Amino acid sequence: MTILDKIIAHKAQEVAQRKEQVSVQVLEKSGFFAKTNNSLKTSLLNPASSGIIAEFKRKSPSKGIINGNVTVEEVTAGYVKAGAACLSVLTDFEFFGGTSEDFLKARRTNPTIPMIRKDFMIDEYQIIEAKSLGADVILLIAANLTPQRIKDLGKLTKELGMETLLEIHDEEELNRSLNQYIDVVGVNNRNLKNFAEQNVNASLELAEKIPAECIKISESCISQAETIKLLKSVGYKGFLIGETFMKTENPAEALKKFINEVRS
Ligand SMILES: O=P(O)(O)OC[C@@H](O)[C@@H](O)c1c[nH]c2ccccc12
Repeated sequence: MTILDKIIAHKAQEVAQRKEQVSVQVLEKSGFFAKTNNSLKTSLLNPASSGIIAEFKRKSPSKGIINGNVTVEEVTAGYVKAGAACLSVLTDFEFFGGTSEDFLKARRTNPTIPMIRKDFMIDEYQIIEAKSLGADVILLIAANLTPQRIKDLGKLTKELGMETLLEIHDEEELNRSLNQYIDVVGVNNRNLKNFAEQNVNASLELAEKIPAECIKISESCISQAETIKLLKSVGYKGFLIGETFMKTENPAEALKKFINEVRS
């Protein structure tokens, strides 16, 4: 059993439980349902954008605790102030230490920046739940979804006025998973089945295989400003970074320095 299998098995149980606790009707009454969305696509296409999607991540299966001393409000507000193009907030508790409450706090603190609900989506219920939390972007991970499920979940995402970020790790996942509902393609440099990689080779290898009309971003294992320059040179518009900032005492300050280095 891979780590991803374990995560998905746990997620299925968790979603079944939550469905019993909170009905879709209650989710649809959330004040965020009627709100307009902030577009990740628009943000990344702005030439003045840093392209950096800054993640709030307390822990991970591969690293354990990354940071247990900061609040989601201070970090995300600081990320926005430092120039993040988008925020990513984990809501998986079991493996990443995130909660829906974290997402809500980040949303209330930062109403006008695009926000990705970062979780393992397997069920329509979670998409509706994400909308009720004020999410703008849904992550769909090709490694754990069939092409048909990616289509179904992508279609609902669009119907609810949000955008879809499709995460792939190799060419096979890319070829079977693209469809008309995908707004942004993300190459995860880290293989979720074993959490092994520490480099951005996957992004470099897939750059030219992703159709030119797709907006592409590179995810995970980015720690150097030089790497951003390299990824930009092969066409990446966005860069999803968590640990590099989160492992410092002041993640927002670390992002600010990083953006300065990329621009220098
Ligand atoms: O902390 P990093 O190496 O900068 O990675 C951030 C982000 O890409 C990573 O957290 C991630 C990418 N895809 C995911 C899917 C689920 C959970 C987490 C992730």
